[in-house]
Amino acid sequence: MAKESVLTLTGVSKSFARADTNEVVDALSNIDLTVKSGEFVSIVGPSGCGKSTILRLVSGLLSPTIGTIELSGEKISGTSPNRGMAFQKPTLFPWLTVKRNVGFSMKMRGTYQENQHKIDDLLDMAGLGEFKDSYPAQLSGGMAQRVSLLRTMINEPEIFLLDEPLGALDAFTRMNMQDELLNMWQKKKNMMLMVTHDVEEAVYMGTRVIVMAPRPGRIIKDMAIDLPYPRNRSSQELTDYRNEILELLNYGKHEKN
Ligand SMILES: Nc1ncnc2c1ncn2[C@@H]1O[C@H](COP(=O)(O)OP(=O)(O)OP(=O)(O)O)[C@@H](O)[C@H]1O
Repeated sequence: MAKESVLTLTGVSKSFARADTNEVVDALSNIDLTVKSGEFVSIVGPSGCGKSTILRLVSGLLSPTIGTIELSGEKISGTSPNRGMAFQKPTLFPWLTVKRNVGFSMKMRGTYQENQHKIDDLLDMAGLGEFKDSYPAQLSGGMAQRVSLLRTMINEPEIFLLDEPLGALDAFTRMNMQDELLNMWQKKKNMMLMVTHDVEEAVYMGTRVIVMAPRPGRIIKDMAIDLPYPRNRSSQELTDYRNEILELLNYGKHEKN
């Protein structure tokens, strides 16, 4: 079980200077957000509203221009295996087997041998046990993405940052992966922050959905999805939440024009 922790973003703004025009882009403006372990927070919003920037700030890859980001009272500075990030495209080492890819961080720390069982268990849980000695080129796209997610999961991060992790998968694999991620989260009770373009996925998975608007990137709604798990994908309640969010996103468009 992941340790109890609280993530707080207080008055966070992030600006970038565009290299080509020197123009300043206000990617995020005055973001206040508190997330506790055990919460699954989905982040939705139009392209360019700063969703990935939030994840990169929490991962420590970026630091805020204004404001503070703390994990259980300690300022985040720099990356940590406690804050694991997974991306849309699988990032695997082609010359390592599936098992060695998943155990890569342990190899680096010199703890691979003692953790072999743990890696095998995780691979079995994700239906990849038979493929542990295969190489990435021998896997389907969905399998490679699962291996990539396991590589982050194995570290049992306090915060799991997911940037469109299922975006490139076919619909069927995507639904299976959604359920696998939910299983993992329910066992570990860690903190999940997931960016997605798919509003249905956001409400199906999240305990909360953060809805954002662009220019400058900001939070327009923090919506609790008050439904028990396992959820029914076709329930009226989920559809109602989805429609409410789609309306908010549409409202954002009118506001800009
Ligand atoms: N390193 C950077 N340099 C300059 N501008 C950047 C940089 N990173 C992000 N931006 C700008 O900040 C804004 C927010 O980008 P971000 O990638 O966070 O948006 P997003 O909501 O994740 O978009 P998408 O859904 O298209 O992935 C965009 O206008 C983007 O062009």
